Formats: sequence, C-alpha cells, structure tokens
Amino acid sequence: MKNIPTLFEWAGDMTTFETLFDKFYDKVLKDDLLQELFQNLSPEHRKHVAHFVAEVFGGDKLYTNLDNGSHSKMIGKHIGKMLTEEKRKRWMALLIETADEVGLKSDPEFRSAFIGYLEWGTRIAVINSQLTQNPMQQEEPMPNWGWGETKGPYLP
Ligand code: HEM
Repeated sequence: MKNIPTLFEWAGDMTTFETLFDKFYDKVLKDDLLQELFQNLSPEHRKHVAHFVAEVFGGDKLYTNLDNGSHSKMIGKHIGKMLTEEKRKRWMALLIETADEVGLKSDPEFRSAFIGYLEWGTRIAVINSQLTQNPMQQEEPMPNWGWGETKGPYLP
C-alpha cells in the first residue's frame, strides 16, 4: 500500500472523534465510579479530549491551534488527581463500549492501534496524577500515534 492513511483518516473525520467522546462523557457522567471526577468540568472538556486524540492520530491540530493546548497542558490537567487503576479501567471500558456503540471502525488493525494508544495514555495519566508538579516542559511536542506492529489498515 503506497499511501498509508493516518489513524485519523482511517477512522473518519473530526465528527467521528467528537461523537465518540460526546457519547463517552455522557456515560461517564452517569457512572457511579467516574461521575464525581468529571461532574464539574466545562462542556468544552469533551471536545478538547476529542481534539487531542484526533491530533495524536494525525488529524488537524485543533487541540494545539484552536483549544490553545499542548501535550504539557494535557499532562498538567491530570497532576494531583490521584487517579486509581480501578478508575482507569472503568474509563477504558466505557470508551471501548462507546466505540462499539457509535460504530467506530472495528477492523483488527485499527482497534489494535486504538487500544494500544489508550493503554499507553491512560497509564501515563494515572502515573502523572500521583505527582504534584508537571514533569513535562511546555515546548514538548504532541505525541503521534501510528499503526504500530500491524503496519497498516486492514486489507481484505
Ligand atoms: C488516553 C488517555 C487520556 C487522554 C488522551 C486524556 C486527555 C485529556 C485532556 C486533553 C484533558 C484536558 C481537557 C481540557 O483542556 O479541557 C484531560 C483532562 C482530564 N482528564 Fe484526561 N485523558 C486521558 C485519560 C484520563 C483518565 C484515565 C482519567 C480518569 C480516570 C482522566 C481524567 C481527567 C480529568 C478529571 C480531567 C480534567 C481535569 C481538570 O480540568 O480539572 N483522564 N484529559
């Protein structure tokens, strides 16, 4: 395959990501374990997370350019939150459930990369949430996530 699409292109467009996180945070706000953590956040929170993940997957840089975010700012949001493994697992479970419900691409290659990123990102969030100061420099670049070992999209 000559032009390998980014994970963002393979998944769809910005609406794909915004819909995924919109439905996800609807669930989070009804969840016994996670509700408290998220109940006072602004309505923009879900859009920011959608933009962040879309940008990491190779989409337009809306988190950086529209939301005035950066990798360091995102890391900073988790500092001191004292997230637990139980909460991380619930966050993952609800997002994967939502992905199926909204019909996010479900081919093995895409889901492998998607889950790989979520495992990485959520575990880092838990680690950083135990800290009292942000360890990341402001100028650190955003992460880029690709297809990984599967090397590309599913080809029938
Ligand atoms: C891949 C994993 C994750 C990504 C990409 C991510 C992304 C983000 C981003 C971009 C923000 C900032 C939103 C804004 O600017 O409004 C944020 C904030 C937040 N995240 Fe995460 N997050 C992840 C995992 C988690 C997990 C596992 C939890 C909890 C179980 C969590 C809890 C929070 C909370 C509570 C905030 C808001 C903090 C505040 O503004 O007071 N995150 N996250």
